Parts: sequence; C-alpha cells; structure tokens
Amino acid sequence: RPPPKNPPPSPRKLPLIGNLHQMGPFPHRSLHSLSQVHGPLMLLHFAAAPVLIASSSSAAREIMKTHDLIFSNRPKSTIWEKVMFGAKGVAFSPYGEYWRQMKSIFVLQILSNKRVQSFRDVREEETALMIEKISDSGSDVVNLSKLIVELMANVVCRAAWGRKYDGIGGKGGGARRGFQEVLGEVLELAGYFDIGDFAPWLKWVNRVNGVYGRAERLSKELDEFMEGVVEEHESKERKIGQDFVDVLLEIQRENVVGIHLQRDSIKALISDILVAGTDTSSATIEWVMTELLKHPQAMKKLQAEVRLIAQSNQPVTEDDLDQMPYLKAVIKETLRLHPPGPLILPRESTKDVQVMGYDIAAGTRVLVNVWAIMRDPASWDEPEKFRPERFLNGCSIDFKGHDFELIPFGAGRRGCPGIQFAVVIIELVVANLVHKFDFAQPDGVELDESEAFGLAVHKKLPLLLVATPLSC
Ligand code: HEM
Repeated sequence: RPPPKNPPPSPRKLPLIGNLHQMGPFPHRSLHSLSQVHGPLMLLHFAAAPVLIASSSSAAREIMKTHDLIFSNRPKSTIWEKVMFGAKGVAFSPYGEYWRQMKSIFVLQILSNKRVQSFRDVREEETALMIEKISDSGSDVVNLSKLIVELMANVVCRAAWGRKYDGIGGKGGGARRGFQEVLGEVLELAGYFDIGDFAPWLKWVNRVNGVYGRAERLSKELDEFMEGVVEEHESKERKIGQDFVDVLLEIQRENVVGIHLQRDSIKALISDILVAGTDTSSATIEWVMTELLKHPQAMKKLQAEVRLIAQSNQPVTEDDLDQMPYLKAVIKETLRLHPPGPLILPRESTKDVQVMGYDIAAGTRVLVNVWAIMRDPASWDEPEKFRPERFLNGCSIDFKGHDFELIPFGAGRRGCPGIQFAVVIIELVVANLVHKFDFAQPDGVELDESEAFGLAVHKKLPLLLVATPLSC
C-alpha cells in the first residue's frame, strides 16, 4: 500500500527500530515531551509498526467519539493471548460480534449497578479488616501499599468466586503456589512491552529470554486454578450464590446472550476482572494517600468532612459517601494526576480515516496519552498542582467518558466497564483510613513519588506510614 498522502508529524526515526529509542522507562512522559515538539497528533514507528499518539483532548475526542467505531479494535497481543485463554475475554478481544456479546455480559450482568451494590458487605468487611490490622500495628510502621493490594485482591476474588484469593487451591486440591503469586506474575507479564508484536521478526527475542516460555507456564497454572474454581461452582452440593462465576454459569446454562458461553470464555472473563480490576484500583488508593500526605491542608479538609458525617466510633459506610463531595474531588484530582493506565489500552484503526485533517491508514495502532491530556495547560489551570477544589463549586467535569479532558477510564465503546466497581471501593477505603487515623511518615523516611511503569503505574516504593488512631 502507498503511504498516506498527509500523515501526522513524525519525529525522526532510526532504521529497523523506528522511534523505540525515544521511549525511555516512562513512555507516557517521553511521548508527552515528543508531543510538545511535534503536536497533539503524532505518528511514531515502533520498529516498522505505525503508532498514532494522541496527546490532546480534541485528538482524543476525534478518536474515541467521532471515529470511535473505526478505533474500537485492540491490536493483537501475543502474551495476553497466551496467558488469558486466547484473549477470549473483553479487554483484548478484537472488535466484533464476539466482543460485543462479552462486553454486554460485563456491562449488564456482572458490573451492573445492582450487582456492584450486592457486594457492599464484602467491601465493608474487607475495609474493616484492613482498619483492624492497622489499629493492631500500634506505633509500628505500616506497609499501607501491601495492605491495599491484599484488600483489593480479596474484594475482587470474593466478588468473582466467593472466596478470598488465598483461600482456594487449583484443580485436584491445590495449585503449585499461592494465587497471590500467580496473579502477581500475570499482572507483570500483562504489562510487558512485547517487541514481537511490533516486529514479528523479533519474536525470537522473547523465545530466547524466556518470556514466552513463562507465559505458557503461567497460562497452565492459571487454567488449573480457574478450572478448580469453575468445577467447585458446578458441584451439586454447592448452594448457588451470586458471585461472578455463578452468574456466568447461569448465563451458560440458560443461553441468555444467545450464544453458548464456552468454558474458556468464562475463565477469560474472570481473568480480565482480576487483571483489569485489582492493580488499577490499588494503585489509585496508594496515590490518593500519597497526595494527601504531601498536602496536609487537603488531608485536614478531607478528615474534617469525613469526621463530620461519620460517627467517631463507627466505620464510614457506603451510605455516608454521597455526602462527601471533597472526598470525590480528591479522588478525581488523583486520577487526573496519576491515571493508573497513562496510555490507556492500545486501540487499532480498522479503516483508513482522517483525524484532525491527517490521513491515518487502516491497521495503525493508537495510544491515547491520557497522562498528558490530563496535565494539559490548555484544559487545566496550574495542571501540575494537586488542587481538588478545582472540581468543586459547580464544576461538572466527570470521568465517565464525556469530558475528554478527564478520561482516566477511557471512553466510547471500549471504555472501562468497571468504573462503579472501582470508585465505590476507592472512596470507601480512603474515607475509612482518614476517618480512623492520623498518618505520619516514619522518622527518616522521605515521601517518595517515583513511578514504576507496568500495566498499572504504581508507586515505585511502598507507602510506609505510622498511623495514630483518632481517639489517642
Ligand atoms: C481505578 C480503576 C480503573 C481504571 C483507572 C481503569 C481504566 C481503564 C481504561 C483506561 C481502560 C481502557 C479504556 C479504553 O480503551 O477506552 C479500561 C478497560 C477495561 N477495564 Fe478498567 N479501570 C479501572 C478499574 C476496573 C475494574 C474494577 C474493572 C472490573 C471489575 C475493570 C475492567 C475493565 C475491562 C474489562 C476493560 C476492557 C474494556 C473493553 O476492552 O471493552 N476496570 N479500564
């Protein structure tokens, strides 16, 4: 095919590797710097593959709204396919009828408002347990990051299959190692940059360095694990509940969506929830607490709001959350500055199309740099500052995918179906933490804000704190 006549501006590329040398360890930051020279829509090359980079809210709107249908495909991911049951879930399945049916199961059945509500007890119990662990630590240093990761894994696993992540073995009585370790490795590999997806002639690199071998081993382990979960749910002795696996098995039995839901699809959908739902939410809570520690005035203001609404000797409940506008503003501001997926998930064009007047060829990958968009001075006053107040006083900007200057959950057909599931647990955990404790850095420990890039961008170093209960 001849190259498009009017492509977007491109930084100079090198033979064979294209622009890969310009990526660095934090691609969202490198791409942001490049966009300041080449503009809000750039065409880069990762090896030979063209990759469109959108770095402004208008570019994002054209891609995820005006031409959403054309950009609703996901590019093929070899690792995701190997580990996640042939990518038969929602997140990486190609756009088409199968994806539409899986997404409708997510939106209407698994992550509907009613279903998310039904896990209220799970969220409140797990939050109370975490608060108890912190209380028990006395004046010792608490690794809050670790507690938050465990809490999120417990909440998601209890919603998915009715038990905590460490309370279940694989098929035949036990996986070879704990589920937490398996999940940790799945998350690590899911965030791996696979050069073989951009330059098939470089796939040998991942065979030699063992990444594909690891993915294949991990896929067997995950399959064994999920098979144990599904078999347990099918067993006649078990009382039918309403966790995600129960819902999926019922859809399978009753043929609700008009297709036979295969066993691998059930395992893939559950795995999608584990991968997309745990790390993103725990990273967000970590960043909220980090920003609050860095900004004592905001912490005080939030504590005052929460302590006014919730009774001092009772935990904050989900009923209380609607009366906490500052809490909601703090969470929005944190997602603006620290989106767990700074480049969201990649998209791919299915047809030739024009974006902002430039020609984009079919089959072009797309990365929307929401990190850059949400720090764009054209949309935000003092964008680098943490100022939750910007979302108060009648500001109607929300992150549900309509305001393209704030899109940490993406937008359009491929937008995140887990917003409600994520937001309610994030709000509940943060409200309970600041309600119950005053926090301080341990002596001699600086508040570190470095990032670790992966499927979700976390803090590089764990958040270590000393927690003093309110009553002291
Ligand atoms: C703070 C928490 C979360 C953030 C920031 C987040 C962000 C995102 C983003 C940016 C995308 C890509 C959207 C696009 O391409 O436009 C996405 C997709 C997705 N998310 Fe989330 N997410 C979060 C929590 C969750 C939770 C809790 C679940 C499930 C329980 C979930 C399930 C999914 C799924 C299945 C997709 C793929 C959708 C598709 O391809 O059609 N996410 N998420």
